[in-house]
Amino acid sequence: MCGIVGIVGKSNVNQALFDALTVLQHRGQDAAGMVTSQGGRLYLRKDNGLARDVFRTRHMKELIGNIGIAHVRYPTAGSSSMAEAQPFYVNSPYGITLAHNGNLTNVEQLTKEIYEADLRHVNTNSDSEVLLNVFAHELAARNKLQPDKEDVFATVSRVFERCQGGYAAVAMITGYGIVAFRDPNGIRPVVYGQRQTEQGVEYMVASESVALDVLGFSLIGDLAPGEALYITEQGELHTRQCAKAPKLSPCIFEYVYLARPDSILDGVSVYKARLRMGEKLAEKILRERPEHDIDVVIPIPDTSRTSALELANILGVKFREGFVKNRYIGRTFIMPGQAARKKSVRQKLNAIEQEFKGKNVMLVDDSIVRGTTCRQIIQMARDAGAKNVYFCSAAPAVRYPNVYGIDMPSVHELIAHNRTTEEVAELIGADWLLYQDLEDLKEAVGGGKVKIEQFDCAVFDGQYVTGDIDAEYLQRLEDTRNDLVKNGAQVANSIIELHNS
Ligand SMILES: O=P(O)(O)OC[C@H]1O[C@H](OP(=O)(O)OP(=O)(O)O)[C@H](O)[C@@H]1O
Ligand SMILES: NC(=O)CC[C@H](N)C(=O)O
Ligand SMILES: [Mg+2]
Repeated sequence: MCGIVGIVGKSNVNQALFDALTVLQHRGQDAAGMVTSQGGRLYLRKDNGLARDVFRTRHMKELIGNIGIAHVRYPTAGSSSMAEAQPFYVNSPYGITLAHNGNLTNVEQLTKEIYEADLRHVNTNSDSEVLLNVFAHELAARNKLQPDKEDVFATVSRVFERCQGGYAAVAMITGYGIVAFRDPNGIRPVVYGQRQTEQGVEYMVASESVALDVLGFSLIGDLAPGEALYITEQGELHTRQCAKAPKLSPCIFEYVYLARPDSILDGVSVYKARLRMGEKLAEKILRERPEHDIDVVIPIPDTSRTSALELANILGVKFREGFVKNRYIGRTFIMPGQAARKKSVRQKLNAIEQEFKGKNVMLVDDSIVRGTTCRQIIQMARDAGAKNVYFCSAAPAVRYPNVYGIDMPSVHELIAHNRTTEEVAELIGADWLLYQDLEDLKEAVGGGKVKIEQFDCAVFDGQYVTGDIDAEYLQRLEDTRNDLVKNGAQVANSIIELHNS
Protein backbone atom coordinates (compact mmCIF):
# COMPACT_ATOMS: atom_id res chain seq x y z
CA MET A 1 0.00 0.00 0.00
CA CYS A 2 2.22 2.73 -1.24
CA GLY A 3 1.02 6.28 -1.74
CA ILE A 4 0.72 7.78 -5.21
CA VAL A 5 -0.01 11.31 -6.34
CA GLY A 6 -0.08 13.26 -9.60
CA ILE A 7 -0.79 16.95 -10.24
CA VAL A 8 -1.41 18.95 -13.40
CA GLY A 9 -1.05 22.53 -12.20
CA LYS A 10 -0.72 26.08 -13.44
CA SER A 11 2.56 26.78 -11.66
CA ASN A 12 5.37 24.64 -10.23
CA VAL A 13 3.91 21.53 -8.59
CA ASN A 14 6.97 20.38 -6.60
CA GLN A 15 5.86 21.85 -3.27
CA ALA A 16 2.30 20.53 -3.63
CA LEU A 17 3.62 17.06 -4.51
CA PHE A 18 5.96 17.12 -1.53
CA ASP A 19 3.15 18.21 0.79
CA ALA A 20 0.94 15.44 -0.58
CA LEU A 21 3.66 12.87 0.10
CA THR A 22 3.94 13.97 3.71
CA VAL A 23 0.17 13.45 4.05
CA LEU A 24 0.43 10.00 2.44
CA GLN A 25 3.54 9.02 4.40
CA HIS A 26 1.56 6.51 6.50
CA ARG A 27 1.24 4.41 3.30
CA GLY A 28 4.98 3.93 2.87
CA GLN A 29 8.02 4.88 4.94
CA ASP A 30 10.80 3.17 3.01
CA ALA A 31 11.39 5.35 -0.04
CA ALA A 32 10.04 8.49 -1.67
CA GLY A 33 10.31 9.96 -5.13
CA MET A 34 9.05 12.69 -7.42
CA VAL A 35 9.36 13.50 -11.10
CA THR A 36 8.32 16.77 -12.71
CA SER A 37 8.33 17.90 -16.31
CA GLN A 38 8.97 21.18 -18.08
CA GLY A 39 9.69 21.92 -21.72
CA GLY A 40 9.99 18.25 -22.63
CA ARG A 41 12.57 17.57 -19.89
CA LEU A 42 12.06 15.42 -16.81
CA TYR A 43 13.43 16.15 -13.35
CA LEU A 44 13.66 13.24 -10.93
CA ARG A 45 14.57 12.78 -7.31
CA LYS A 46 14.07 9.51 -5.44
CA ASP A 47 15.81 7.63 -2.68
CA ASN A 48 15.23 5.48 0.35
CA GLY A 49 13.89 7.38 3.36
CA LEU A 50 10.96 9.48 4.47
CA ALA A 51 9.79 12.29 2.16
CA ARG A 52 11.31 14.93 4.45
CA ASP A 53 14.72 13.26 4.25
CA VAL A 54 14.72 12.50 0.52
CA PHE A 55 13.81 16.01 -0.65
CA ARG A 56 16.22 18.71 0.50
CA THR A 57 16.03 22.32 -0.69
CA ARG A 58 18.64 21.68 -3.35
CA HIS A 59 16.51 18.91 -4.85
CA MET A 60 13.30 20.89 -4.66
CA LYS A 61 14.89 23.78 -6.56
CA GLU A 62 15.61 21.47 -9.46
CA LEU A 63 12.18 19.82 -9.56
CA ILE A 64 10.62 22.38 -11.87
CA GLY A 65 7.48 22.19 -13.97
CA ASN A 66 3.71 22.49 -13.72
CA ILE A 67 3.11 18.76 -13.95
CA GLY A 68 4.47 15.83 -11.98
CA ILE A 69 3.89 12.58 -10.12
CA ALA A 70 5.23 11.27 -6.82
CA HIS A 71 5.35 8.18 -4.63
CA VAL A 72 6.01 6.90 -1.12
CA ARG A 73 7.02 3.26 -1.00
CA TYR A 74 6.32 0.28 1.24
CA PRO A 75 8.01 -2.57 -0.63
CA THR A 76 5.86 -5.59 -1.43
CA ALA A 77 7.84 -6.95 -4.36
CA GLY A 78 11.53 -7.03 -5.26
CA SER A 79 13.75 -5.60 -2.53
CA SER A 80 14.07 -2.42 -0.49
CA SER A 81 16.91 -1.23 -2.70
CA MET A 82 16.93 2.46 -3.62
CA ALA A 83 16.93 1.37 -7.25
CA GLU A 84 13.34 0.25 -6.71
CA ALA A 85 12.19 3.60 -5.35
CA GLN A 86 9.56 5.13 -7.61
CA PRO A 87 8.60 6.74 -10.01
CA PHE A 88 10.21 4.49 -12.64
CA TYR A 89 11.17 5.83 -16.07
CA VAL A 90 11.36 4.49 -19.62
CA ASN A 91 12.51 6.70 -22.45
CA SER A 92 10.35 5.21 -25.20
CA PRO A 93 7.75 6.11 -26.27
CA TYR A 94 7.73 9.84 -25.41
CA GLY A 95 9.41 9.36 -22.01
CA ILE A 96 7.03 7.82 -19.48
CA THR A 97 7.29 7.74 -15.69
CA LEU A 98 5.04 5.71 -13.42
CA ALA A 99 4.21 5.31 -9.73
CA HIS A 100 2.32 2.29 -8.52
CA ASN A 101 0.41 1.10 -5.46
CA GLY A 102 -0.37 -2.59 -5.31
CA ASN A 103 1.10 -5.82 -6.57
CA LEU A 104 0.93 -7.66 -9.88
CA THR A 105 0.22 -11.36 -9.49
CA ASN A 106 1.33 -12.47 -12.97
CA VAL A 107 4.64 -10.67 -12.86
CA GLU A 108 6.72 -13.72 -13.81
CA GLN A 109 4.79 -14.28 -17.02
CA LEU A 110 4.82 -10.56 -17.82
CA THR A 111 8.56 -10.28 -17.24
CA LYS A 112 9.09 -13.09 -19.71
CA GLU A 113 6.76 -11.56 -22.30
CA ILE A 114 8.30 -8.13 -21.94
CA TYR A 115 11.73 -9.48 -22.78
CA GLU A 116 10.91 -12.20 -25.29
CA ALA A 117 7.99 -10.66 -27.17
CA ASP A 118 8.13 -6.93 -26.44
CA LEU A 119 11.94 -6.75 -26.55
CA ARG A 120 12.14 -4.48 -23.54
CA HIS A 121 14.66 -4.43 -20.71
CA VAL A 122 13.69 -4.44 -17.04
CA ASN A 123 16.50 -3.74 -14.61
CA THR A 124 15.06 -4.48 -11.16
CA ASN A 125 12.83 -7.04 -9.46
CA SER A 126 10.09 -4.48 -8.96
CA ASP A 127 6.68 -5.37 -10.37
CA SER A 128 6.09 -1.64 -10.85
CA GLU A 129 8.88 -1.47 -13.44
CA VAL A 130 7.13 -4.33 -15.23
CA LEU A 131 3.79 -2.50 -15.13
CA LEU A 132 5.44 0.58 -16.62
CA ASN A 133 6.96 -1.46 -19.44
CA VAL A 134 3.64 -3.09 -20.29
CA PHE A 135 2.03 0.35 -20.41
CA ALA A 136 4.87 1.77 -22.52
CA HIS A 137 4.82 -1.17 -24.93
CA GLU A 138 1.07 -0.90 -25.47
CA LEU A 139 1.25 2.87 -25.99
CA ALA A 140 4.10 2.42 -28.46
CA ALA A 141 2.02 -0.18 -30.31
CA ARG A 142 -0.47 2.60 -31.18
CA ASN A 143 2.36 3.94 -33.32
CA LYS A 144 1.40 7.60 -33.06
CA LEU A 145 3.72 10.56 -33.11
CA GLN A 146 1.20 12.47 -31.03
CA PRO A 147 -0.99 10.23 -28.86
CA ASP A 148 -4.50 11.44 -28.03
CA LYS A 149 -6.97 10.35 -25.37
CA GLU A 150 -8.18 7.44 -27.51
CA ASP A 151 -4.62 6.09 -27.62
CA VAL A 152 -4.24 6.51 -23.89
CA PHE A 153 -7.50 4.73 -23.05
CA ALA A 154 -6.83 1.93 -25.55
CA THR A 155 -3.44 1.47 -23.87
CA VAL A 156 -5.02 1.18 -20.44
CA SER A 157 -7.49 -1.41 -21.79
CA ARG A 158 -4.53 -3.49 -22.97
CA VAL A 159 -2.84 -3.10 -19.59
CA PHE A 160 -6.01 -4.48 -17.98
CA GLU A 161 -5.99 -7.43 -20.36
CA ARG A 162 -2.37 -8.25 -19.61
CA CYS A 163 -1.86 -7.39 -15.94
CA GLN A 164 -3.43 -9.25 -13.04
CA GLY A 165 -3.42 -8.31 -9.38
CA GLY A 166 -4.04 -5.11 -7.49
CA TYR A 167 -2.77 -1.91 -9.04
CA ALA A 168 -3.57 1.73 -8.73
CA ALA A 169 -1.13 3.70 -10.85
CA VAL A 170 -0.34 7.19 -12.02
CA ALA A 171 1.85 7.77 -15.07
CA MET A 172 3.17 10.88 -16.77
CA ILE A 173 3.60 10.95 -20.55
CA THR A 174 6.20 13.62 -21.18
CA GLY A 175 4.76 16.55 -23.11
CA TYR A 176 1.21 15.16 -23.02
CA GLY A 177 -0.26 14.66 -19.58
CA ILE A 178 -0.99 12.43 -16.64
CA VAL A 179 -2.83 9.10 -16.77
CA ALA A 180 -4.20 7.28 -13.74
CA PHE A 181 -5.90 3.91 -13.66
CA ARG A 182 -7.33 1.47 -11.14
CA ASP A 183 -7.42 -2.30 -11.65
CA PRO A 184 -10.75 -3.89 -12.69
CA ASN A 185 -11.43 -5.05 -9.11
CA GLY A 186 -10.63 -1.65 -7.62
CA ILE A 187 -8.50 -3.30 -4.95
CA ARG A 188 -6.36 -0.25 -4.22
CA PRO A 189 -7.91 3.23 -3.95
CA VAL A 190 -7.51 6.24 -6.26
CA VAL A 191 -9.32 9.56 -5.87
CA TYR A 192 -9.12 12.77 -7.86
CA GLY A 193 -10.09 16.36 -7.42
CA GLN A 194 -9.62 19.94 -8.57
CA ARG A 195 -8.85 23.39 -7.24
CA GLN A 196 -9.44 26.78 -8.74
CA THR A 197 -6.47 29.15 -8.99
CA GLU A 198 -6.10 32.58 -10.58
CA GLN A 199 -4.41 30.93 -13.54
CA GLY A 200 -7.15 28.30 -13.98
CA VAL A 201 -8.19 24.87 -12.73
CA GLU A 202 -5.59 22.43 -11.37
CA TYR A 203 -6.16 18.69 -11.08
CA MET A 204 -4.81 16.16 -8.64
CA VAL A 205 -4.93 12.37 -8.38
CA ALA A 206 -4.00 10.61 -5.14
CA SER A 207 -4.30 7.39 -3.16
CA GLU A 208 -6.45 8.99 -0.47
CA SER A 209 -8.78 11.97 -0.26
CA VAL A 210 -6.92 13.36 2.75
CA ALA A 211 -4.14 14.47 0.38
CA LEU A 212 -6.67 16.49 -1.63
CA ASP A 213 -8.18 18.04 1.52
CA VAL A 214 -4.89 19.20 2.91
CA LEU A 215 -3.86 20.82 -0.38
CA GLY A 216 -7.19 22.58 -0.85
CA PHE A 217 -8.41 20.39 -3.72
CA SER A 218 -12.07 19.43 -3.69
CA LEU A 219 -12.87 15.77 -4.25
CA ILE A 220 -14.48 14.99 -7.62
CA GLY A 221 -14.68 11.28 -6.86
CA ASP A 222 -12.97 7.91 -6.87
CA LEU A 223 -11.75 6.24 -10.00
CA ALA A 224 -14.15 3.35 -10.49
CA PRO A 225 -12.63 -0.13 -10.84
CA GLY A 226 -11.32 -0.43 -14.39
CA GLU A 227 -11.61 3.30 -14.96
CA ALA A 228 -8.83 5.49 -16.32
CA LEU A 229 -8.34 9.21 -16.18
CA TYR A 230 -6.26 11.38 -18.50
CA ILE A 231 -5.45 15.00 -17.75
CA THR A 232 -3.65 16.76 -20.57
CA GLU A 233 -0.87 19.24 -19.90
CA GLN A 234 -3.32 21.94 -21.03
CA GLY A 235 -5.66 20.92 -18.21
CA GLU A 236 -8.41 18.95 -19.97
CA LEU A 237 -9.78 16.08 -17.89
CA HIS A 238 -11.08 12.89 -19.54
CA THR A 239 -12.26 9.69 -17.87
CA ARG A 240 -13.21 6.35 -19.43
CA GLN A 241 -14.21 2.86 -18.31
CA CYS A 242 -11.51 0.67 -19.87
CA ALA A 243 -12.19 -2.78 -18.38
CA LYS A 244 -14.46 -5.46 -19.79
CA ALA A 245 -16.00 -6.70 -16.55
CA PRO A 246 -15.18 -4.32 -13.70
CA LYS A 247 -16.40 -5.26 -10.23
CA LEU A 248 -15.69 -3.20 -7.15
CA SER A 249 -13.90 -5.35 -4.55
CA PRO A 250 -11.79 -2.90 -2.54
CA CYS A 251 -9.28 -4.16 -0.01
CA ILE A 252 -11.08 -4.14 3.32
CA PHE A 253 -7.76 -3.77 5.15
CA GLU A 254 -7.55 -0.18 3.81
CA TYR A 255 -10.42 0.62 6.19
CA VAL A 256 -9.04 -1.45 9.05
CA TYR A 257 -5.47 -0.12 9.10
CA LEU A 258 -3.92 1.25 5.92
CA ALA A 259 -5.82 4.47 5.25
CA ARG A 260 -5.99 7.57 7.39
CA PRO A 261 -9.26 7.96 9.30
CA ASP A 262 -9.93 11.35 7.70
CA SER A 263 -10.02 9.84 4.20
CA ILE A 264 -13.11 8.92 2.25
CA LEU A 265 -12.58 5.91 0.00
CA ASP A 266 -15.21 4.72 -2.46
CA GLY A 267 -17.63 7.06 -0.76
CA VAL A 268 -17.11 5.51 2.69
CA SER A 269 -15.59 7.54 5.51
CA VAL A 270 -12.75 5.52 7.01
CA TYR A 271 -13.46 7.19 10.35
CA LYS A 272 -17.11 6.18 10.34
CA ALA A 273 -16.24 2.65 9.25
CA ARG A 274 -13.88 2.39 12.24
CA LEU A 275 -16.54 3.73 14.61
CA ARG A 276 -18.88 1.03 13.33
CA MET A 277 -16.13 -1.59 13.82
CA GLY A 278 -16.00 -0.53 17.50
CA GLU A 279 -19.76 -0.70 17.74
CA LYS A 280 -19.92 -4.23 16.29
CA LEU A 281 -17.13 -5.42 18.53
CA ALA A 282 -18.88 -4.02 21.62
CA GLU A 283 -22.04 -5.86 20.59
CA LYS A 284 -20.05 -9.07 20.34
CA ILE A 285 -18.58 -8.54 23.81
CA LEU A 286 -22.07 -7.99 25.21
CA ARG A 287 -23.33 -11.11 23.44
CA GLU A 288 -20.49 -13.32 24.63
CA ARG A 289 -19.99 -11.94 28.13
CA PRO A 290 -22.95 -9.83 29.18
CA GLU A 291 -21.57 -9.95 32.73
CA HIS A 292 -18.08 -8.80 31.75
CA ASP A 293 -15.93 -7.11 34.37
CA ILE A 294 -14.02 -4.65 32.14
CA ASP A 295 -13.00 -1.58 34.16
CA VAL A 296 -11.41 0.41 31.39
CA VAL A 297 -10.97 0.37 27.59
CA ILE A 298 -7.51 1.33 26.33
CA PRO A 299 -6.56 1.71 22.65
CA ILE A 300 -3.19 0.72 21.18
CA PRO A 301 -2.21 3.96 19.45
CA ASP A 302 -2.57 4.98 16.77
CA THR A 303 -4.91 3.29 14.40
CA SER A 304 -7.25 1.56 16.88
CA ARG A 305 -8.22 4.81 18.64
CA THR A 306 -11.40 5.39 16.67
CA SER A 307 -12.90 1.93 17.12
CA ALA A 308 -11.79 1.71 20.77
CA LEU A 309 -13.55 4.99 21.52
CA GLU A 310 -16.87 3.77 20.15
CA LEU A 311 -16.46 0.37 21.76
CA ALA A 312 -16.10 2.02 25.17
CA ASN A 313 -19.12 4.25 24.48
CA ILE A 314 -21.36 1.31 23.66
CA LEU A 315 -20.13 -0.72 26.63
CA GLY A 316 -20.57 2.29 28.89
CA VAL A 317 -17.04 1.75 30.23
CA LYS A 318 -14.34 4.41 30.74
CA PHE A 319 -12.08 5.09 27.75
CA ARG A 320 -8.53 5.93 28.78
CA GLU A 321 -5.25 6.69 27.04
CA GLY A 322 -3.11 4.07 28.75
CA PHE A 323 -0.26 4.15 26.25
CA VAL A 324 1.61 7.19 25.05
CA LYS A 325 3.01 7.08 21.58
CA ASN A 326 6.37 8.54 20.66
CA ARG A 327 5.39 10.78 17.78
CA TYR A 328 8.81 10.49 16.14
CA ILE A 329 8.56 6.76 15.51
CA GLY A 330 6.68 5.67 12.41
CA ARG A 331 4.31 2.79 11.84
CA THR A 332 5.66 -0.54 13.03
CA PHE A 333 3.80 -2.97 10.82
CA ILE A 334 5.14 -1.52 7.56
CA MET A 335 8.76 -1.71 8.69
CA PRO A 336 10.74 -4.12 6.54
CA GLY A 337 12.16 -6.60 9.09
CA GLN A 338 10.88 -8.36 12.20
CA ALA A 339 13.83 -7.21 14.31
CA ALA A 340 13.09 -3.55 13.55
CA ARG A 341 9.38 -4.06 14.12
CA LYS A 342 9.96 -5.71 17.49
CA LYS A 343 12.32 -3.02 18.71
CA SER A 344 10.06 -0.26 17.52
CA VAL A 345 7.02 -1.29 19.56
CA ARG A 346 8.86 -0.67 22.85
CA GLN A 347 10.39 2.57 21.60
CA LYS A 348 7.05 3.74 20.32
CA LEU A 349 4.67 2.98 23.18
CA ASN A 350 4.95 3.51 26.90
CA ALA A 351 2.36 2.74 29.57
CA ILE A 352 0.80 5.17 32.06
CA GLU A 353 0.78 3.05 35.19
CA GLN A 354 -2.24 4.57 36.95
CA GLU A 355 -4.54 3.42 34.19
CA PHE A 356 -3.56 -0.22 34.70
CA LYS A 357 -2.90 -0.76 38.39
CA GLY A 358 -5.37 -3.29 39.83
CA LYS A 359 -7.76 -3.00 36.90
CA ASN A 360 -9.32 -5.34 34.36
CA VAL A 361 -8.25 -3.65 31.14
CA MET A 362 -9.64 -4.25 27.68
CA LEU A 363 -6.92 -3.38 25.15
CA VAL A 364 -8.18 -2.68 21.65
CA ASP A 365 -6.17 -2.91 18.46
CA ASP A 366 -7.32 -2.58 14.86
CA SER A 367 -5.73 -5.90 13.90
CA ILE A 368 -3.33 -8.61 15.01
CA VAL A 369 -1.03 -9.71 12.20
CA ARG A 370 2.29 -11.14 13.36
CA GLY A 371 1.45 -10.49 16.99
CA THR A 372 4.54 -8.30 17.42
CA THR A 373 2.58 -5.43 18.94
CA CYS A 374 0.06 -7.21 21.15
CA ARG A 375 2.55 -9.56 22.80
CA GLN A 376 4.70 -6.70 24.03
CA ILE A 377 1.77 -4.49 24.90
CA ILE A 378 0.12 -7.14 27.03
CA GLN A 379 3.36 -7.64 28.92
CA MET A 380 3.62 -3.88 29.43
CA ALA A 381 0.06 -3.82 30.77
CA ARG A 382 0.96 -6.57 33.24
CA ASP A 383 4.17 -4.84 34.25
CA ALA A 384 2.08 -1.75 34.92
CA GLY A 385 0.01 -3.75 37.41
CA ALA A 386 -3.13 -4.75 35.49
CA LYS A 387 -5.27 -7.38 37.25
CA ASN A 388 -6.58 -9.00 34.06
CA VAL A 389 -5.55 -8.13 30.51
CA TYR A 390 -8.23 -8.65 27.87
CA PHE A 391 -7.54 -7.95 24.23
CA CYS A 392 -9.75 -7.42 21.22
CA SER A 393 -9.12 -6.83 17.55
CA ALA A 394 -11.41 -4.69 15.38
CA ALA A 395 -10.58 -7.03 12.50
CA PRO A 396 -10.97 -10.81 12.30
CA ALA A 397 -7.96 -13.10 12.67
CA VAL A 398 -5.41 -12.60 9.85
CA ARG A 399 -4.81 -16.15 8.60
CA TYR A 400 -3.81 -15.87 4.93
CA PRO A 401 -1.13 -14.02 2.96
CA ASN A 402 -1.82 -10.82 1.06
CA VAL A 403 -0.85 -10.72 -2.59
CA TYR A 404 -2.20 -7.29 -3.59
CA GLY A 405 0.22 -4.83 -2.02
CA ILE A 406 0.45 -5.56 1.71
CA ASP A 407 3.61 -7.25 2.88
CA MET A 408 2.16 -10.41 4.45
CA PRO A 409 3.75 -13.00 2.19
CA SER A 410 4.22 -15.88 4.58
CA VAL A 411 1.49 -17.73 6.49
CA HIS A 412 4.07 -18.88 9.01
CA GLU A 413 4.65 -15.29 10.08
CA LEU A 414 0.95 -14.83 10.87
CA ILE A 415 0.24 -15.54 14.51
CA ALA A 416 -3.33 -16.78 13.86
CA HIS A 417 -2.40 -19.16 11.05
CA ASN A 418 -3.57 -22.65 11.97
CA ARG A 419 -4.37 -21.53 15.50
CA THR A 420 -7.63 -21.16 17.35
CA THR A 421 -8.50 -17.93 19.14
CA GLU A 422 -7.71 -19.63 22.47
CA GLU A 423 -4.29 -20.70 21.22
CA VAL A 424 -3.50 -17.17 20.05
CA ALA A 425 -4.71 -15.80 23.40
CA GLU A 426 -2.31 -18.08 25.19
CA LEU A 427 0.57 -17.21 22.92
CA ILE A 428 0.15 -13.47 23.35
CA GLY A 429 -0.58 -13.81 27.07
CA ALA A 430 -4.14 -12.44 27.06
CA ASP A 431 -6.68 -13.52 29.68
CA TRP A 432 -9.39 -13.18 27.06
CA LEU A 433 -9.08 -12.55 23.33
CA LEU A 434 -11.84 -11.51 21.01
CA TYR A 435 -11.77 -11.00 17.24
CA GLN A 436 -14.31 -9.15 15.10
CA ASP A 437 -16.49 -11.43 12.95
CA LEU A 438 -15.87 -11.03 9.22
CA GLU A 439 -19.54 -10.40 8.44
CA ASP A 440 -19.57 -7.63 11.04
CA LEU A 441 -16.45 -6.07 9.54
CA LYS A 442 -18.00 -6.12 6.07
CA GLU A 443 -21.15 -4.56 7.45
CA ALA A 444 -19.14 -1.92 9.32
CA VAL A 445 -17.46 -0.80 6.10
CA GLY A 446 -19.99 -1.54 3.38
CA GLY A 447 -23.26 -1.24 5.27
CA GLY A 448 -23.33 2.49 5.97
CA LYS A 449 -25.01 5.11 3.78
CA VAL A 450 -22.87 4.07 0.81
CA LYS A 451 -23.15 0.34 0.19
CA ILE A 452 -20.23 -1.82 -0.92
CA GLU A 453 -21.24 -5.38 -1.68
CA GLN A 454 -17.95 -7.13 -2.16
CA PHE A 455 -14.48 -6.72 -0.70
CA ASP A 456 -11.08 -8.26 -1.04
CA CYS A 457 -10.95 -9.97 2.38
CA ALA A 458 -8.32 -12.53 1.41
CA VAL A 459 -6.22 -12.08 4.55
CA PHE A 460 -9.25 -13.15 6.58
CA ASP A 461 -10.94 -15.76 4.39
CA GLY A 462 -8.31 -16.88 1.86
CA GLN A 463 -10.54 -15.94 -1.11
CA TYR A 464 -8.53 -14.04 -3.74
CA VAL A 465 -10.79 -11.88 -5.91
CA THR A 466 -8.55 -12.04 -8.99
CA GLY A 467 -9.11 -15.81 -9.18
CA ASP A 468 -5.51 -16.56 -10.20
CA ILE A 469 -3.99 -17.43 -6.83
CA ASP A 470 -3.34 -21.07 -6.04
CA ALA A 471 -1.31 -23.00 -3.48
CA GLU A 472 1.70 -23.04 -5.80
CA TYR A 473 1.66 -19.24 -6.14
CA LEU A 474 1.45 -18.80 -2.38
CA GLN A 475 4.30 -21.24 -1.83
CA ARG A 476 6.50 -19.31 -4.28
CA LEU A 477 5.60 -16.06 -2.56
CA GLU A 478 6.48 -17.55 0.80
CA ASP A 479 9.79 -18.90 -0.48
CA THR A 480 10.85 -15.63 -2.08
CA ARG A 481 9.56 -13.05 0.37
CA ASN A 482 9.65 -14.48 3.89
CA ASP A 483 11.53 -12.42 6.46
CA LEU A 484 14.73 -14.45 6.29
CA VAL A 485 15.02 -14.17 2.52
CA LYS A 486 14.23 -10.46 2.56
CA ASN A 487 16.92 -9.79 5.13
CA GLY A 488 19.50 -11.38 2.89
CA ALA A 489 18.34 -9.68 -0.31
CA GLN A 490 19.45 -6.11 0.20
CA VAL A 491 21.57 -5.53 -2.89
CA ALA A 492 22.94 -2.01 -3.15
CA ASN A 493 21.72 -1.24 -6.65
CA SER A 494 22.15 2.08 -8.34
CA ILE A 495 19.48 3.64 -10.50
CA ILE A 496 19.79 2.98 -14.20
CA GLU A 497 17.37 5.39 -15.79
CA LEU A 498 16.98 9.16 -15.40
CA HIS A 499 19.75 11.13 -13.75
CA ASN A 500 18.76 11.50 -10.10
CA SER A 501 19.13 15.09 -8.92
O1 LIG B 1 0.33 -7.87 14.96
P1 LIG B 1 1.34 -6.95 14.38
O2 LIG B 1 2.21 -7.65 13.38
O3 LIG B 1 2.11 -6.21 15.41
O4 LIG B 1 0.56 -5.89 13.48
C1 LIG B 1 -0.57 -5.18 13.89
C2 LIG B 1 -0.20 -3.87 14.53
O5 LIG B 1 0.56 -3.06 13.59
C3 LIG B 1 -0.15 -1.88 13.30
O6 LIG B 1 0.33 -0.78 14.06
P2 LIG B 1 1.47 0.22 13.55
O7 LIG B 1 2.44 0.45 14.64
O8 LIG B 1 2.02 -0.24 12.25
O9 LIG B 1 0.72 1.58 13.17
P3 LIG B 1 -0.26 2.56 13.94
O10 LIG B 1 0.58 3.46 14.80
O11 LIG B 1 -0.95 3.29 12.83
O12 LIG B 1 -1.24 1.78 14.76
C4 LIG B 1 -1.57 -2.17 13.67
O13 LIG B 1 -2.26 -0.96 13.99
C5 LIG B 1 -1.44 -3.07 14.86
O14 LIG B 1 -1.19 -2.30 16.03
N1 LIG C 1 2.95 -1.34 -1.33
C1 LIG C 1 2.93 -1.13 -2.61
O1 LIG C 1 1.95 -0.67 -3.17
C2 LIG C 1 4.18 -1.54 -3.33
C3 LIG C 1 4.27 -1.27 -4.82
C4 LIG C 1 5.27 -2.20 -5.48
N2 LIG C 1 4.77 -3.55 -5.53
C5 LIG C 1 6.61 -2.15 -4.76
O2 LIG C 1 6.98 -3.06 -4.08
O3 LIG C 1 7.31 -1.19 -4.85
MG1 LIG D 1 -1.14 -0.12 15.62
